[in-house]
Amino acid sequence: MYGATVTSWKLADGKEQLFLSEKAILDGSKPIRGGIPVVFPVFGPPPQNHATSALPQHGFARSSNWEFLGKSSSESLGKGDRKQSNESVTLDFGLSNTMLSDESRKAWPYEFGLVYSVMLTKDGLETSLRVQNNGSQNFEFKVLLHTYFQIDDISKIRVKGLESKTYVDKVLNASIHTETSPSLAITQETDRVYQALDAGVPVVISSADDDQPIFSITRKALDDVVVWNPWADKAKGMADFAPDEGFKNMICVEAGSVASWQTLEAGETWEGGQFIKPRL
Ligand SMILES: O=P(O)(O)OC[C@H]1O[C@H](O)[C@H](O)[C@@H](O)[C@@H]1O
Repeated sequence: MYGATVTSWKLADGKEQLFLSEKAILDGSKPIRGGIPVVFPVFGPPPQNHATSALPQHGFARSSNWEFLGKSSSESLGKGDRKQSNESVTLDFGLSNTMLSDESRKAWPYEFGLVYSVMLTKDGLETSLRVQNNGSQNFEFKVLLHTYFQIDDISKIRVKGLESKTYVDKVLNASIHTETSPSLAITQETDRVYQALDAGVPVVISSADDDQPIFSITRKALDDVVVWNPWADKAKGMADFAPDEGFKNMICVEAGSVASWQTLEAGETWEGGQFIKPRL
């Protein structure tokens, strides 16, 4: 329930797909280093003079206690007489303003409801978030699914689907660039916010060996993608990151809406999510 963070996703062969730090703190005293933390309602350090200014980095969703709303499964119809067993299973989690710590509620005094749905299908994993404004005031938010993918070797992957997109390079003083590579290699500390990606075009983590997708990430209403790898020094500097060399086995490709604020009017609902198709 803590942060509604998915910490493990295994394929039928038992292979783990998500990176979870060996020193991830799971007792609720710190956001979980790994898996899929939910970033809401602010991304990164909050700006000054904004409704989110008093919140911690990445907001409160990843460090609040959510509630389990229930499980549902669906079976496919019409595949002859043979009934397919559980094509997908969905777990729903909820968080609302009344469940926040006093501190978070004071820092962000809006009436809201979040429903986070985690759906496991035979083809992949979908995680999606519904944000409801239950109050009488509009509010602004950013949202991001901070997915830590587990990979065998950072030197053997490429990130595709970002060519020609504008990005903010947080390693280079938030300077603005245009991606020229159709196939991005990660060879150093990387922290980039790619903006305004094309809807329906997946971002792909592919194998440099055979050029085949390892993970394919499709987004709904999440137009920005953050690519993050702390590399050696930063990884060593994070108390909850282990092993030190673990940065070679992870890449964060984070689908979000973070380049600008989403305004949610009183009574309105917003929904967005990602579907991750692994190499099967
Ligand atoms: O250490 P955290 O608060 O979990 O943040 C981890 C990382 O999240 C995102 O990827 C940001 O772009 C990075 O700047 C940040 O370092």
